[in-house]
Amino acid sequence: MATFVDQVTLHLRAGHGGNGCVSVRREKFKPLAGPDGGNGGNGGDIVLVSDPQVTTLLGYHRAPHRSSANGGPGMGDHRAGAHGETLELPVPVGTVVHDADGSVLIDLDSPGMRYVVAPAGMGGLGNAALATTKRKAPGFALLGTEGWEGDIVLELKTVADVAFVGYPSAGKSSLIAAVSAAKPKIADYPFTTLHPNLGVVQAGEVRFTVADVPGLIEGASEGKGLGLEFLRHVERCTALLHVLDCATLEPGRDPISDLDVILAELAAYPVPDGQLPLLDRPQLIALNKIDVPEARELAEFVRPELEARGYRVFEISAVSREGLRELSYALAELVEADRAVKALTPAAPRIVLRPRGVSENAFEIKVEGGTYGNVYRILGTKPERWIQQTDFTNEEAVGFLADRLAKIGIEDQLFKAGAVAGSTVIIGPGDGMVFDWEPTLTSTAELMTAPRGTDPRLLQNDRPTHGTRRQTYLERMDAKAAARAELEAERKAGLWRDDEGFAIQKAGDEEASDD
Ligand SMILES: Nc1nc2c(ncn2[C@@H]2O[C@H](COP(=O)(O)OP(=O)(O)OP(=O)(O)O)[C@@H](O)[C@H]2O)c(=O)[nH]1
Ligand SMILES: [Mg+2]
Repeated sequence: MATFVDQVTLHLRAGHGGNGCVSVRREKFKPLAGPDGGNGGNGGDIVLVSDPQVTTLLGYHRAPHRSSANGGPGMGDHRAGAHGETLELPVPVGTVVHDADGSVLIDLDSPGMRYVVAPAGMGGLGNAALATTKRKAPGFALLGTEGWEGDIVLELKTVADVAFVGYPSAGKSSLIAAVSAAKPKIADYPFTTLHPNLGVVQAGEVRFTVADVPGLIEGASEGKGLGLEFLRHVERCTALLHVLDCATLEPGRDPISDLDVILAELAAYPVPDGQLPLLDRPQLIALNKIDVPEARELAEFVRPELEARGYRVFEISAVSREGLRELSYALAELVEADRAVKALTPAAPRIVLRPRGVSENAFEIKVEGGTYGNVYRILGTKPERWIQQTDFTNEEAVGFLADRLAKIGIEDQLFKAGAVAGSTVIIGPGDGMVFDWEPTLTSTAELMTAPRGTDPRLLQNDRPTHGTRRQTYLERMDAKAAARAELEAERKAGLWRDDEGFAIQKAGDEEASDD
């Protein structure tokens, strides 16, 4: 069975950056000739590209796990690591990208749009790049950062100018086949069409696209039949064409009541914000199957009533092709009128959605209560990235991290938030990286905590004074003297004997001599 997939969840993992390299150049007679560790390469981004050649999300349904290449590590002799290759995922035009929470990231509604859906990790700098006049031979390099990893949802919303709606077997697919080059499946059982068919119609100078959707029945809005699910594909259409079956033999059905049912169902369809409700769009009526004599009679009979309700009505036959020309020209007129209006109204400013990394420099400090007093959590793109880049087994690297953090003013903000030396600081969400805060000397925090000319660390002095040292010495001596006296007393009382049971005469003299 052919499957049609119009919604898939992709599990993406963008490549991580390569680590920077620590290396020292060696030359004859000059074993330490300066740092020459190369930078790590960046990972490959994962990019969605809207491609008119692609019509289905089926490939992603079958293989939803996609990952891009990692960056290579830097090497000695200034050799940089290779960059990971960008992974391009072609998707059909009309694909809407949602994040895992369901909010729209971008709508790829025109061909050739590119969207970096999973940014890759950055390569770490090697020690050559970290060298400065003050730090001539860094003994550390930065680590590569992780690429973005997570789920996104792709939803396909076909883009067509005109949507054909109607009961099952009304002849929607037959009509598409008759007016365009599309070859949809046509059969005389309901719900032949399981996914929308697209066709391109050329009417004179005007070229437009049409789509049919699976047949609608009463209660479709509550999920009967194939439900209203598929109406998302007509959300973007300019106009609707009601295809009414005039040759149905089903009891209780006639073109007028069919139309009323469809209208009620369409009214129940919730269009997304900012879009015209389906029934507010221009609509035409096609009375189909007039090649059947009874159908032609019925069509002629109901036509005045439909016209009285304000519709333009066309009597057609998808089989004998009668009336198709007029119908396609009428549809072309609607499409053209709409295009003219859109050309006049200046295009609404394109909303650029930048989901991640809006303000690079910003960080925020959140104060959270913990078991052992307040915990200060630092959140922000840069600090979080810096943590990833730091090799915590390397003291120099940790020092470099501290300098970086101080530079963007984190120390001052921590102080303002009420942190003191020894407070717990966490960088990043969740478990993050936990520190005990040690303010550096140069920070304003330091200057503000202490009066001018003092250093709070000098005040925090727990070295024993001469007096206390003497005191503890005397106490120790007294204790020793007491112990000796006790030992003597026990010896006199005859409590100390050797293995044969004789009293020990000369014991403890050696211990006593070291006083
Ligand atoms: N006589 C006659 N039969 C038609 C005409 N149009 C469609 N049919 C027949 O009606 C039946 C259903 O046609 P489809 O085009 O599959 O109908 P549909 O509206 O796409 O149906 P679903 O996909 O099930 O919603 C087929 O057997 C067609 O041959 C027509 O103009 N005249
Ligand atoms: Mg069909």
